[in-house]
Amino acid sequence: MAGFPFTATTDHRITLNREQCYVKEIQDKGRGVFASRAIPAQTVIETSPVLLFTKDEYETHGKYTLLDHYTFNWRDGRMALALGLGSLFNHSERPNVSYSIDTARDCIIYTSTRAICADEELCIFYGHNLWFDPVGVPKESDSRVVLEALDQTMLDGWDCLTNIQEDQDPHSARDHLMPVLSGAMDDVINENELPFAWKKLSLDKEEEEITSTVQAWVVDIPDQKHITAMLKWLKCSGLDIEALSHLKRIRRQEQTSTLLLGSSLRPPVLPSNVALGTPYQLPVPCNPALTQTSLHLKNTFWPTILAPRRKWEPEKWTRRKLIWAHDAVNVLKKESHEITASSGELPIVAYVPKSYDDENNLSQSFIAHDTRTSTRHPLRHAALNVIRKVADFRVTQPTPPREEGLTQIQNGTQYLLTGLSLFITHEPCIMCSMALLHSRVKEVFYLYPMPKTGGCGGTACIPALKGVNHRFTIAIWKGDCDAGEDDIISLASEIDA
Ligand SMILES: C[S@@+](CC[C@H](N)C(=O)[O-])C[C@H]1O[C@@H](n2cnc3c(N)ncnc32)[C@H](O)[C@@H]1O
Repeated sequence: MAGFPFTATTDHRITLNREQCYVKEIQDKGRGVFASRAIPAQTVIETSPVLLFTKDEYETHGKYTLLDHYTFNWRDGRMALALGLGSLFNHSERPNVSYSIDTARDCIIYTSTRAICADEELCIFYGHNLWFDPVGVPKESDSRVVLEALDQTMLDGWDCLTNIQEDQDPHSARDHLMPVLSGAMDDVINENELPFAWKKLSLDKEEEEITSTVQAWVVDIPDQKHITAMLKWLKCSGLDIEALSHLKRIRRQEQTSTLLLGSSLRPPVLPSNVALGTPYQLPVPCNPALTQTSLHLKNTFWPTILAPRRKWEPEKWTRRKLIWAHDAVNVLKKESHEITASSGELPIVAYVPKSYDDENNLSQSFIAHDTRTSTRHPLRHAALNVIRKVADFRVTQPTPPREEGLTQIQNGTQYLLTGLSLFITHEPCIMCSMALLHSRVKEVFYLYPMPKTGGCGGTACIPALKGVNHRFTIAIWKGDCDAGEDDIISLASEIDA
């Protein structure tokens, strides 16, 4: 330890780092890290370099030593021992410090999650599998004790009030329920810490069957010089071309160029000021080619892209996105409880929040519940109701200005949920799963599996079926949320949600 930058003070505090935190012995916990002065929320408190152990070193030696109590999981499977203050933060169920791993600099960064008073202990959350009996889980009264001990020369009264309010902030309640929500917003969360499980669609070999086609609308462009204008038009036409993103837009055969228009039921309406043929339908491949051989064969239908199958990789989730999803689940549960309390409807609720990353996609969130009882209409399921709400809203919205001479957004595409996520209390039934597939929704999260009626893995898995022209991701939410008793919204297994 020679040369370690500690400065011993007369009261045995050891002061180091720029926030001047100190280390002090606490009964039943060993040493802990304390704030010397008030620290605002979201302050980097400490950056500790790490010593990294290979997985092997850790498995063979490290885990049988005291070091095991001090190591952190590194992202690539190695174990890290934080140097400096990093190894001395104790555990709390209500941490006031979060940490993020900086693999580029081989260090761990510790950040305050809320305003911290002088002399308050700084704690992180170790996880749920503790190897010791934790002491010192803060109670309501503890924050008052800390406040009384404040050095008033360093803090004005408002700072103290801020601290009290921070404790009542819904976000801190959220952090308390699910500690993974506390920390730096842009950290990518480990897959095993996510409060939901992805359902992997087991796509069968038919993926590669070259005869798997879907009918698509195409139009011949007699004059080459119109191709660029038509591609531009297609981009802002509102035609749902994304489902066919594995196909090239233009096919050239001898003198003729043909434009792919989409797979809508009705023929698309084309700009009137460009000399074009009449749209007609062609069978086009449902999926990209996985091999050179299938590429060759698929190209005989329509030029297709080659996309060799990669190992299924789930999307990376940042903490910011996780909080967005967590809030959506809470909205869902709250609504479901209210429905149960106030009406005779089934407690099934579907919610389409504003798009997480594309403000222009949907400017507000939509929620709908099941209304089959009140309407005496067996098809008024929550998922169908919410799709309809989105479509009704879009119809009333002014269409953004388009280039002169080009048509406005196509009628009949307002129901599309392309790029959006749907949260639903219960696994959607087969009918709703098909409607969701039709809507081109990006992902579906559900809370309760419906093994006897569900269409997202329960009794069938609609987006994994052979020949469908869209696939959406499915995730089953398993984390805790704070909207009350869950059993209120459970459903008899034979009901189709
Ligand atoms: C990373 S070290 C933290 C620093 C440690 N207190 C020390 O003096 O070296 C982890 C160890 O601290 C102790 N510890 C941490 N949080 C605790 C808590 N809430 N209650 C009791 N012991 C705790 C446990 O013995 C644990 O193995």
